[in-house]
Amino acid sequence: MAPTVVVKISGKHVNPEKPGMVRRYAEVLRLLSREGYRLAVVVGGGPVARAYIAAAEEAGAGKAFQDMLGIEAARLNARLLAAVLQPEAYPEPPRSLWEALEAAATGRILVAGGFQPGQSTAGVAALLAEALGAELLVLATTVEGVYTADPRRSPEARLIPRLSYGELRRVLEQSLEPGRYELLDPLALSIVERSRIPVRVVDGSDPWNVARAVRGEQVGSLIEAS
Ligand SMILES: Nc1ncnc2c1ncn2[C@@H]1O[C@H](COP(=O)(O)OP(=O)(O)O)[C@@H](O)[C@H]1O
Ligand SMILES: O=c1ccn([C@@H]2O[C@H](COP(=O)(O)OP(=O)(O)O)[C@@H](O)[C@H]2O)c(=O)[nH]1
Repeated sequence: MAPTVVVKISGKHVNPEKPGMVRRYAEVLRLLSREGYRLAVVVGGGPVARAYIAAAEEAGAGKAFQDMLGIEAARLNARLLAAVLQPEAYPEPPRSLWEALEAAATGRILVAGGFQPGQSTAGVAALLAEALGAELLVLATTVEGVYTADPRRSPEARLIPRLSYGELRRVLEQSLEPGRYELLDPLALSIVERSRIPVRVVDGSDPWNVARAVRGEQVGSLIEAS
């Protein structure tokens, strides 16, 4: 059976402001698919999600609606990537695990955005990895890997090449605020831990880091059962 890998790409890297990055990610995913990897992709909401979330908050809409707007922004980014990744990609972003499994059954690359409030697209990616029996979850994010503290706030933070789920829980400030779920939201962390899914966190500003991670190379940080 071809190895299944779930790849979550930050919405900060795949969004309408960066058509060149969308194209580069499509090229890398197309190549990996041809190498025999069964891929499922999730795209985050990025700047557009945060613009809608901030506007909704400012105008008085509640947190559920702020999350739902972020979900739709992530789904639009997923549609953008799926459009460029034709014909390999399944054109319609699934709204649920059931729909995702139907899309995966076609043999095409599924590209999802958000699912439901109270989680982030990292949560979507973790749920997909568990349901699809993935051997690896890759998070292509905005930092090089997992650090001893938030590197944007702690200059002394150091990169941790390998860590357990428990160690990850200790270095993440987990938030449930729309637009501010950091790296792995609480659901994502619980799912990867209960099903012992290895997670590799890489710098998504270079799509080739995703290829390196999928191929099993040592890049970024690896989180696995200790
Ligand atoms: N221990 C940590 N190691 C790395 N990043 C961390 C850590 N704690 C918090 N962060 C923050 O998490 C951010 C990445 O999460 P997020 O913004 O959700 O990325 P994405 O756009 O990939 O979803 C980083 O920019 C960093 O500021
Ligand atoms: O299943 C989901 C996925 C996303 N979101 C909302 O959409 C925003 C954008 O998604 P995410 O933060 O994962 O995107 P990224 O960090 O990659 O830009 C999140 O912050 C949440 O507010 C949600 O509520 N449920």
